[in-house]
Amino acid sequence: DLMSDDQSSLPRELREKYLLTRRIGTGVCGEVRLAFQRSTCRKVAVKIINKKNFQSEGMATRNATTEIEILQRVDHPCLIKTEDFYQTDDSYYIVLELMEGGELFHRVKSQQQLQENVAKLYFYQMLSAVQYLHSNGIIHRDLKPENILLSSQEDVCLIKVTDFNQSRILEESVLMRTLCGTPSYLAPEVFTQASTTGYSLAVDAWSLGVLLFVCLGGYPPFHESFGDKSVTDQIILGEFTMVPSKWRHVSDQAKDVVRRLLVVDPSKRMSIEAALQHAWLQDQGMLETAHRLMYPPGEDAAAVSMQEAPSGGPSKRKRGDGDEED
Ligand SMILES: C/C(=N\O)c1ccc(O)cc1O
Repeated sequence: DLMSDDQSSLPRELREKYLLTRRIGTGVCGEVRLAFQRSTCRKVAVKIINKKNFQSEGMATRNATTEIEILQRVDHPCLIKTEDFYQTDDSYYIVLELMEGGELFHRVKSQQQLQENVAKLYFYQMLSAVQYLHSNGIIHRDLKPENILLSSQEDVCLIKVTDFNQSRILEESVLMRTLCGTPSYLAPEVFTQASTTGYSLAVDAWSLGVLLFVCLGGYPPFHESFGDKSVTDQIILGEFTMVPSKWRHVSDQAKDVVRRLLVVDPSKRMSIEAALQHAWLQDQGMLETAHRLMYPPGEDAAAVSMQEAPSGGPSKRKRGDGDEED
C-alpha cells in the first residue's frame, strides 16, 4: 500500500506527475491524500475513489462520472476545483486543490462552537456556492461539515464545498415528460406526486440549516442521544433543541435563519435566495470580507501583468539567463 511508499498501484502518469504522501481525509467512497506536484513541489489533494466501494457497478460509474463531470464543469470561488483526473481498473484518482485548513468538522469540534461572525462568514460562502450550483441545475444532496473545507488555519478564511459524489444534475424528469402527454389514462398518484416534485433543491437548504446549527451551537440538531426518538423521527418531526447554555449568546436573527431552514415542509422552507436576503446576512463588514476572500484583487492584477506591456513603454522581460532586455 501507499504507506510503504509503494506507489506501484498508482497510474503511471499520476505517479510521474505527483508524489502521494499521507492520508488527510477519509470518506465513504475512499480517501484523500496529500500530494506534491513533482515539477513545482506545489501541494495538492488526491481523492481516491475505490470503484468496488459502491454496491453495484452501475452505481459506482454513475456516481463517480457525475462527480467528475460536475467537478470539471463548475467554476465558483467556494467550490473545489479539479486539476487532474486518472483511473485504473479499480479506482478513480481526482487531483484537487488543497485546502490547508482541513474540514469544517474538525474546526467546529476543536473550538466547541464558532463565534457568530465567523459562522456568518462561512455560512454566506456556503450559500453562495450552493446558489451557484442550483443556478446551474445541480443539487449537492450531501452537504455536511466533512464536505466543507477551510483554506487556512485562520478563522477568517475562504471555504469551499467539496464531494459532489451524491450530487444530481437536474435533468428533465420522466414526470415532466409524462405531464406533457394526454392525462386521460394516467393514475391519480402521478398528479398528486407532482405536488411534491420540484422541491428537490430544498434538500440543500435543509442541510445548510443543519450546518449553520452545528457552527453556531457546536452540536448537531438531530442526534440519537437527544430524547427517546430515533434521529429519523426527530428529523421527520423537525424536532431540534437549542440548549440554552450553548445558544444564549447567539443572536435572535441567527436563530431565525436556522428555524426557517429546519422546516419539515419543503414548500414552506426558506429558499437559498431568501436566506441570502435575510437580515442576518445584510452585514456590510462580513460581505466585504467574504468578497475580498472570494475575489482577491491580486488575481486580476496577475492577469493584467501577463498582458503585453502598453505599446511605447519599455517592456522589461526576463530572458532565461536572467538579463533584462528591452
Ligand atoms: C478533498 C480535499 N481537497 O480538495 C481535502 C480533504 C481533506 C483535507 O484535509 C484537505 C483537503 O484539501
